[in-house]
Amino acid sequence: MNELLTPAETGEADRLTEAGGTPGLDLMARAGKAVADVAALMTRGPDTRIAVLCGPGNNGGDGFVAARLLRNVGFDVRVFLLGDKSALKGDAAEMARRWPLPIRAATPDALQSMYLVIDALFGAGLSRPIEGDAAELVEAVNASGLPVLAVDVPSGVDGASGEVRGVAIKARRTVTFFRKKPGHLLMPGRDLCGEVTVADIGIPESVLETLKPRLHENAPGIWISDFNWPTDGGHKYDRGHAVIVSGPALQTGAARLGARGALRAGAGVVTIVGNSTATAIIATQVTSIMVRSVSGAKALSEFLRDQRRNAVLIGPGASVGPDTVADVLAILKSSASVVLDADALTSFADPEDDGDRAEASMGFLARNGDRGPAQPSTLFAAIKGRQAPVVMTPHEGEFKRLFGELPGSKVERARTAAEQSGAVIILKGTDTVIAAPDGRAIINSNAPSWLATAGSGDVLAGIVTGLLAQRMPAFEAASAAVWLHGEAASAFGIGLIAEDLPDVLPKVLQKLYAEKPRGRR
Ligand SMILES: NC(=O)C1=CN([C@@H]2O[C@H](COP(=O)(O)OP(=O)(O)OC[C@H]3O[C@@H](n4cnc5c(N)ncnc54)[C@H](OP(=O)(O)O)[C@@H]3O)[C@@H](O)[C@H]2O)[C@@H](O)CC1
Ligand SMILES: Nc1ncnc2c1ncn2[C@@H]1O[C@H](COP(=O)(O)OP(=O)(O)O)[C@@H](O)[C@H]1O
Ligand SMILES: [K+]
Repeated sequence: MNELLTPAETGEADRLTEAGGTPGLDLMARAGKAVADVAALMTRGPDTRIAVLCGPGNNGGDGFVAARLLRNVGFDVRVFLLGDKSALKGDAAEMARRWPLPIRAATPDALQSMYLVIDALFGAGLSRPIEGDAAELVEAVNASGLPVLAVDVPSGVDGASGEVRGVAIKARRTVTFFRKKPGHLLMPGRDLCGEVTVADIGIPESVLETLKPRLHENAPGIWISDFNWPTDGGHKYDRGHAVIVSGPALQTGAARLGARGALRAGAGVVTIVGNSTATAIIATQVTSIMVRSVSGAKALSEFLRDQRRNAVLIGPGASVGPDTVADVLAILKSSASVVLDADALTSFADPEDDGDRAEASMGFLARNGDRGPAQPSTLFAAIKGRQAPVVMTPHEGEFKRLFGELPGSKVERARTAAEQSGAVIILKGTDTVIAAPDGRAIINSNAPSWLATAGSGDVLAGIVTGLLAQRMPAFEAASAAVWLHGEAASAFGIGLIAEDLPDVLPKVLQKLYAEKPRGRR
């Protein structure tokens, strides 16, 4: 149930279903029924006045069906059409014909003395920005403050990207059909949809075998079978040894957060490494986490020669500059799985881009004369030249510094970046996207807004490292980490600070453990 289909793929699902013998009119009838059922839940009783705003395509057709069904059970329903009734085609024209009362022009006046609005203006067929009269109507709906139920997607939201094309309706609830679309989960679409209901309208699951969707909404079902739980008679090294590279003395907090994330995620052993002043500070702060004074690319290479040290995180609090570049390149030469976060990414940024990296890079250029290895292509070549996986965890700023302005939706940008770099990409934010070089992608939807707090990204990078240490495959480890991180933040609730995240993780893991199929414990 976690597959996500673009509007084009949904259209294909529709065509395949019709080719299998189900008439389009039946699909529309069931879609309209699903809309009417949710609308009824949003009303205060049978005399509620409902405005159904219909557009010129099949989204409008769903609106006509919902209007008729709601009227049949006693609601006071008015139907308003954008455009001319004579211009309606196919199933939508048929459903309009079955509406027994007058159809008025959809103008802002339609909203007067209404209680609920059903938005059936544009759905999967939105093909350009909404302008002119239609835009005026959308703005009037939003200004009215009336509750809105959107059919398929709020009109103006691009179902593929979640972007607003011109203007868009802000809905309280949205009913969509068969499967969600990326636009229901990607911002700002996610915000504009309100609560999303997915209705079964008779499209068979078998269409997925033809469509082979490569995009999913994050959920344990996707990765739980790759999760490595402790086994009877196991050794701590069976659960891997995560190495967290600390930055200098005044930036050690980030490494500590990462290390606790890795340990709580189940790594058997976690060691923080850094220079002697940094590690002296860290040693006073940690107990079950080990600390070793290992500093510089050469020493890191030596340290990672022991293949039990099988997952490394570098970046949180690392500082931007040539030393971090050298450390990253040394780590990438090892056989360990690697997580690159924060400064480890910015250190390879394209200096043409704005922001911190440009400044840091100017200093570097002044000292070195040329950019040397500090450029995205060097990083990507080093990643592609190794066997073990790399996960990169940029937020939008870090992403842009490495990959520039890529075209397309957040999913498309993350996929392109994964392909270009050879790494699994966790493109963070409210709607974090995880993408693999082979094209698989996941949108995460369980992160509460209070997860946006200093240092929470460091904990996430640590959780990924902890799961990689346990030899979980990289795409699954990245997806599981993002989900666990969001779930831990939700379990803690408002008031969360990054330090709290690792300590709520056991609660989340215990629930997963209890729910997993018997015999796998
Ligand atoms: N697929 C399924 O499984 C099922 C789908 N169903 C339903 O069908 C919906 C998709 O229907 P759809 O393809 O007819 O597209 P829809 O969203 O009504 O819009 C197309 C119309 O809008 C117009 N138009 C577009 N953009 C515009 C703009 N900015 N400003 C002005 N006009 C604009 C466009 O004009 P054109 O581009 O052709 O000039 C065309 O006339 C889907 O969301 C779901 O609700 C269900 O019934 C059951 C099964
Ligand atoms: N509005 C939001 N809602 C939910 N999660 C968010 C939001 N904004 C950011 N996040 C998450 O919070 C974390 C912040 O990480 P990051 O940007 O690296 O910050 P820091 O460097 O302070 O740790 C990421 O996991 C990101 O996905
Ligand atoms: K709509």
